[in-house]
Amino acid sequence: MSAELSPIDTAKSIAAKYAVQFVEDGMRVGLGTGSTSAWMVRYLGERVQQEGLNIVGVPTSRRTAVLAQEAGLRIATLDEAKWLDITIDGTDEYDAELTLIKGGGGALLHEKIVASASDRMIVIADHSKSVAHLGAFPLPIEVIPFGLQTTRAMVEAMLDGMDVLGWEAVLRTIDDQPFVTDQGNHIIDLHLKRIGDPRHLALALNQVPGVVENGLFIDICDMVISGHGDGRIEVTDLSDGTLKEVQVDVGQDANIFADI
Ligand SMILES: O=C[C@H](O)[C@H](O)[C@H](O)COP(=O)(O)O
Repeated sequence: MSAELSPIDTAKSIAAKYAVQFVEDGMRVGLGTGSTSAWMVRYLGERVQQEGLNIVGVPTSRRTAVLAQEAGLRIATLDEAKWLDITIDGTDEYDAELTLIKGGGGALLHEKIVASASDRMIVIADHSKSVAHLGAFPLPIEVIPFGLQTTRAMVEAMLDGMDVLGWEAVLRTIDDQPFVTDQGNHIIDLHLKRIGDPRHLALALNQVPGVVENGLFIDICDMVISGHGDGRIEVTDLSDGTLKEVQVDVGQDANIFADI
């Protein structure tokens, strides 16, 4: 049974559909996590089945591993694949320099390792993720369970001296229990409102003992493919050192997966 997609799902799905065109036969592909990446995994599975593409996918989370197997993709660990040709992943925010905030789904650590081990990272998003200044979306940091509250207090104290508008650090919970990442750690969401200097902040956060990684992706993303609910796509490409934007109308035929 096929259903009409909402504008936001149309935006996500057309960005994902456009992105999988960049995957070529023989590639090792990093598979992102989240609702937009889920579309990408499905479209990649469709290409594998229809075109007989020989690719291997490296999932960034257990959730994505399950989706990839359901889509008929061959998967491997990062250590088995060693280095990747391309990673396609979603984002929570991106700015004009293609700096990202990621980790809304708690997968930021594996996502950052996988994207950093890739020749190219393509981000797929609906256009609402585009921001002039990062920070409206709470910045996730992954912290180890030991000394959790002490780590949180140290992070808040450090944020007090940073170029941000707020510095509340909130432990992420699910069903009143701390959220647990695939790595067995927890997530603290930093409500900063506006991040003035992402590079400085990212370095400072990773120096706090107990912090494993932060959700700022700096100089990692090469291209953002951003979908609109009316079927338009904008591509911002940094791979040749310049920003360029193109408009591609791929229509709204993405609802072939609406019944999945
Ligand atoms: O941890 C989750 C990831 O960073 C996601 O890629 C991010 O939260 C975007 O997710 P969605 O595509 O569902 O908006």
